[in-house]
Amino acid sequence: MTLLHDLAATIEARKGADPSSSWTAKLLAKGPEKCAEKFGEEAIEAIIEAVKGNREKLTSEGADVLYHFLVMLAARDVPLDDVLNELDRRQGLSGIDEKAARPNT
Ligand SMILES: N=c1c2ncn([C@@H]3O[C@H](COP(=O)(O)OP(=O)(O)OP(=O)(O)O)[C@@H](O)[C@H]3O)c2ncn1[C@@H]1O[C@H](COP(=O)(O)O)[C@@H](O)[C@H]1O
Repeated sequence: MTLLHDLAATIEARKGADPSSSWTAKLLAKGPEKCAEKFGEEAIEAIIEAVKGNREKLTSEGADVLYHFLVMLAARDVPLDDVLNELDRRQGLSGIDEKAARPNT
């Protein structure tokens, strides 16, 4: 379990909760389209800070992006592990054979 898994589980638990009880419950209650729109807004805010080179604000916006990404996944019932498994699969497809390159790891 990682911090992201813990956060994804917390977000999942907010589904169907009273929208007045938490920001996550309120956002999920607005539906997957609104969750996706919010993710897009947060991504743009992160892009702006990356272009400006503001590392501190990019760090903060980056956290917003990760949180809203998890909310967007939850809104469409896509498990975080499915995304991580896809990344894992792509590592196996990369040009360099990592095991051959680092046989003792
Ligand atoms: N990581 C986050 C997190 N990151 C960002 N946000 C919220 O996301 C919102 C986005 O900020 P904006 O300024 O864009 O939103 P806004 O202007 O208030 O709203 P809009 O007018 O744009 O609709 C803020 O209200 C933040 O508090 C988060 N809200 C919750 N979490 C985590 O989610 C979990 C569940 O939290 P609750 O939702 O409080 O149950 C907890 O572990 C929290 O730490």
